[in-house]
Amino acid sequence: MTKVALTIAGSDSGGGAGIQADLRTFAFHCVHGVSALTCVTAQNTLGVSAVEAISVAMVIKQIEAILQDFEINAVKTGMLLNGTIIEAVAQQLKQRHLSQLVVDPVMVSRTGAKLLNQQAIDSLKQLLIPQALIVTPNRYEAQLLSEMEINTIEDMKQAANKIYHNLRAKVVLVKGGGMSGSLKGVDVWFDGNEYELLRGTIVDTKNTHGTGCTLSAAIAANLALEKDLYSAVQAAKNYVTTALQHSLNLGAGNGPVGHFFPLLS
Ligand SMILES: Nc1ncnc2c1ncn2[C@@H]1O[C@H](COP(=O)(O)OP(=O)(O)O)[C@@H](O)[C@H]1O
Ligand SMILES: Cc1ncc(COP(=O)(O)O)c(N)n1
Repeated sequence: MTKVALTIAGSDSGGGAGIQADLRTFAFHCVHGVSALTCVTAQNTLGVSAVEAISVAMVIKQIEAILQDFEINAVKTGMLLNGTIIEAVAQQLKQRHLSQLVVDPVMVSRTGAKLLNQQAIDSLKQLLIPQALIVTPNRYEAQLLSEMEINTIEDMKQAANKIYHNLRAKVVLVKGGGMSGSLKGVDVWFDGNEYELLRGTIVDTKNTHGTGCTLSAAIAANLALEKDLYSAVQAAKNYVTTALQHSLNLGAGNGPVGHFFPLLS
């Protein structure tokens, strides 16, 4: 039986991140992707020039339409933009007991654009992250969520521990794409008992647009395919590393990671 994964996220007109990356990732895992769009960004490889929210009523309608008709095997959230959308999404997910939930706490793009209003961070912390099976902050987001600076692996572990205890996500994965030197690409997993370091090959490329979206979508796809959480994260990490190795040199800025590798060999 074909598995179905839901992404609740924003549109990236440049096609590298957001809902476009999520649906592409689901497709390359042979998982049918359904989507609830939260906002539209005017964006390319150089940055975000405009953002417009979808109305909360329409976000809810999309989720309702999907849940009325499909059995959903896993969900990921990406760019949610504001507190009102987060509240509505959190309420929908709670009501429907959608527990295979990956929360990518998207707050800022790699090019530095703010993707979440300041006041929405509290709603994310209080309403959404506690429902997550796994939350996947990057360095910057982990700093905001843990209220500490992150420069070393020890800092990543401490931040993961703080986020786990303060925000009650079941597993925290602090991603290392924003770290420097040999720490780039090392992700820290904390499940309340064990820390695990997930080390990928460091890929020397500027074309990293969409790494975080791709990782969280690949975790959701692998959960939909009935992998256990740790195996899903390992498989997703391998997928992102390969996508970085096949990243696309498009546009004048940070090009997108490449998903076509299964078709290229
Ligand atoms: N240059 C790189 N080489 C190898 N892995 C990377 C590189 N950049 C990012 N990653 C990996 O991509 C995934 C997404 O992380 P990150 O880039 O930190 O997220 P975000 O896009 O949310 O900022 C993580 O598994 C991270 O380790
Ligand atoms: C619509 C949308 N969602 C998420 C991101 C973050 O992606 P990245 O961290 O790779 O810039 C983005 N730039 N745009």
